[in-house]
Amino acid sequence: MSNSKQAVPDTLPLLRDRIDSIDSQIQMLINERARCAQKVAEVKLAEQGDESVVFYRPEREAQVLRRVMERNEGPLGNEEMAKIFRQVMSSCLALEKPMRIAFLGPEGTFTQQAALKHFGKSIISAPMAAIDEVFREVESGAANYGVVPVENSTEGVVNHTLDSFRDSRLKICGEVEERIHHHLLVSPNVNADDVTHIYSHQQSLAQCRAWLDRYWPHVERVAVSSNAEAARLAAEAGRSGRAIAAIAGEVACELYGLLKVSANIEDRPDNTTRFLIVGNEDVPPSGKDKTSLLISAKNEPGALYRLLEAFERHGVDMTRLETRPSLMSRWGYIFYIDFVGHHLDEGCSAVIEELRERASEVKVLGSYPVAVL
Ligand SMILES: O=C(O)C(=O)C[C@]1(C(=O)O)C=C[C@@H](O)C=C1
Repeated sequence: MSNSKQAVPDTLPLLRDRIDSIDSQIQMLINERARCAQKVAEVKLAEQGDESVVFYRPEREAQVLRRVMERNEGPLGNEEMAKIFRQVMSSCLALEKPMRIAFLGPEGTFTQQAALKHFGKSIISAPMAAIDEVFREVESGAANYGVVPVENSTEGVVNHTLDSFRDSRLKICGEVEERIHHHLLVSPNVNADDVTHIYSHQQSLAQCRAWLDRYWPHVERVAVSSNAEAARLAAEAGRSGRAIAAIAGEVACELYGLLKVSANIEDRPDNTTRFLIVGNEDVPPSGKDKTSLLISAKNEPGALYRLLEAFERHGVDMTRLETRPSLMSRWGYIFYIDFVGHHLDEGCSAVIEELRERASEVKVLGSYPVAVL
């Protein structure tokens, strides 16, 4: 096969012939790649042994996706191209070993959407009822990795997730950012003009309030336990001829076979949620990483200043600081700090060493690749 770009034919039959021939080459190459991944699995098993073998390599995946974006010449956009390779790698990893991914459920939540964005579609989905269940599922080995929300640009941090790290030995091995888009959905059996109720999670109803006031002022809004549940109820109502709409995301729309009456109806289009991937292993440097720390500080004047000063002196860029009350001592605090770099990088390890001298506890929650997609 040559690398040079051939002239594009200009009749429909010839264009389709060309597409058929390109498709068969792509297919052959994808299978060649998949055979390499199978061989990678054999090598890993021979080197690491049955018990401790790690198939999923977040640092390698991030490097592959970054390279795809760097060398992309279009006309497909970088992100579009990376999404295609995201799925190719997901299929290859599933050949090595299918990954069971626990996430905050039920099926169809934005957390599931984040899991699919991060791992691709070739995973075994394990929806959990609560964030601590996700942690437990991964700690026990029943799931390979877990996905939990950690902060939202309008709602702030998810305390439950931060608190779960106190007693867990799990490591953060990735992050995903997801623009939260809400859609108004109905069952295909329902005429949108007949809708009498709109179901969604309370937060989503709030995030679409201005849009609802403007376009659906007289329809009753009903808060339910999750968007995914709203979508399930809308699908169920449609089967019995009741006209109920749901506000939910893309995954719930697909999962329950609903139709979009209106897309992207959120009042603030920049509404974003950040999710963390948790697992049992440390991730080696990928070349563009972030680190999260948990620090218990002594309750004395200037304690926080002395911690932060170390970052400044070593030129390490802190990107986030959250404070939670310590459960152990009254008026003691736990700080969650994110910074740019891997804990094995020189400057970063120097900071961590100094923090250990100044704080009662420093726990490296994980170093992980900065989100690519
Ligand atoms: O390079 C590896 O270690 C692989 O297993 C191959 C591969 C890939 O398809 O490129 C698959 C899964 C890993 O998560 C990373 C990369």
